[in-house]
Amino acid sequence: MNQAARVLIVEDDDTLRDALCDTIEFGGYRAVAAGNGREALSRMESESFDMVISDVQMDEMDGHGLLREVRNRKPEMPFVMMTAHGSVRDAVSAMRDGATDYLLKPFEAQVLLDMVARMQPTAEAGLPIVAEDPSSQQLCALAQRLAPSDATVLISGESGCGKEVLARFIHNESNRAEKPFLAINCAAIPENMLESMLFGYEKGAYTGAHQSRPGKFEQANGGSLLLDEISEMDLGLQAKLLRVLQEREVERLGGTKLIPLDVRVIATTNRQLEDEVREGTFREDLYYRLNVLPLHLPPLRERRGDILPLAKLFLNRYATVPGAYFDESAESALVKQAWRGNVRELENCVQRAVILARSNVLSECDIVLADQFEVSADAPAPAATARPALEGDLKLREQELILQALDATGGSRKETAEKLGISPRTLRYKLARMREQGISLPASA
Ligand SMILES: Nc1ncnc2c1ncn2[C@@H]1O[C@H](COP(=O)(O)OP(=O)(O)OP(=O)(O)O)[C@@H](O)[C@H]1O
Repeated sequence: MNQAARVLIVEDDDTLRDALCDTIEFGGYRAVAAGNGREALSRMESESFDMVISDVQMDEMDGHGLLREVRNRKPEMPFVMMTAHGSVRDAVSAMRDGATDYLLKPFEAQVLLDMVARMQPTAEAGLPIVAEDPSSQQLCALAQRLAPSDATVLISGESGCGKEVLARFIHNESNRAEKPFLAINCAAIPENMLESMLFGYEKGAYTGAHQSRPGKFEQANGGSLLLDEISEMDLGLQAKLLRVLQEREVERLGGTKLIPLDVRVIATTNRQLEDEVREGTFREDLYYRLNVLPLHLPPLRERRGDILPLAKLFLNRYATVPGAYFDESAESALVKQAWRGNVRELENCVQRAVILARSNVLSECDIVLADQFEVSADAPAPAATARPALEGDLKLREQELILQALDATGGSRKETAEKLGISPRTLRYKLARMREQGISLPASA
């Protein structure tokens, strides 16, 4: 998926704040927590977010105060106010002050995730695609040629190399451009939730389904649906997906009505699906159904002509001072890197360089890779943005343990989760994050 949307959660109740952040993270997004409006504003000064979800009543600065400040500083930022059930006045005044939407507490996890998904497209719709390397230009030309067709596209490529950007490009170049483009990350969402998110559900379909909801297929009707990291979908759900693709209609969970679909499906994978088919973890019939128009996106190190144009795009996006540019030493350092985490790693690196730089000229010493940044105790970074060394160490240790367990179980996700004493969905979530950082994982058994 494109870099997961970053959601700033502002809530003074510790337990609720943790639960909200967990839900957001399990939905495949990034959550950052703040305990009140003032803390939220200071986080917004040093980090970028795609939306804010805030409580109303908090000490220091309440939700209304925060909303006013956010509107002054970032008029376009999606802002959702969480108001207490029964206090419609708060919701109305929030909307009047420019909130994008509101959530009445208490709400189901799914309601929160739907809200985040709804807020997302405006934040990401206008992403430009950088394609300067001759191989990228050829790929874009090919993507443009196949965009008008309704056939399914399967985009393969390493994590973070821009598969979602390419998928959006295809959508934007198609006749469906004016219709919705929706994305769902099959790796980061728990299986039972993934099914209901894809196909929707009727009220009472399962405990907690208090109201009927359309699934992503229905929401994307007329447009395109991106199934990100399709190889992570379990076999049972693969069968259901195949049926929907073949029949071109969907039935909500607990429903009785078949809803006709006109959706262009684009799937992405960072694994070799042929291998997964051979190993029996991916259905052969679904593979052929998806692989009508295969596109392979090479890793960034194999299209070095894209590195500097991308770095400049990100510099424009993140620079806080006018006229920021890379000097020659920075440019040659950027081009030389291996970029195992591909474009996402490059983007993070430029974001860090902007923070580290002491002037508008960024030089080689500002180009610091993530691993150097986390372990270096005397990194000259402001405390608010540097990850504490302990947290970095723990994360590395956790990743080592996961890799060891995968090794010992021959790649079996189920056995690895059991061995580590965590749920398969937690493991899947952690693996998705590791993949995003460019860590290569053994194929699943
Ligand atoms: N050609 C490009 N032009 C502009 N931005 C790009 C390009 N390629 C990638 N990016 C940026 O790099 C980041 C990663 O891209 P994207 O999410 O599309 O990768 P991905 O291959 O789908 O990753 P994953 O496999 O982890 O889902 C995003 O922030 C995206 O905006």
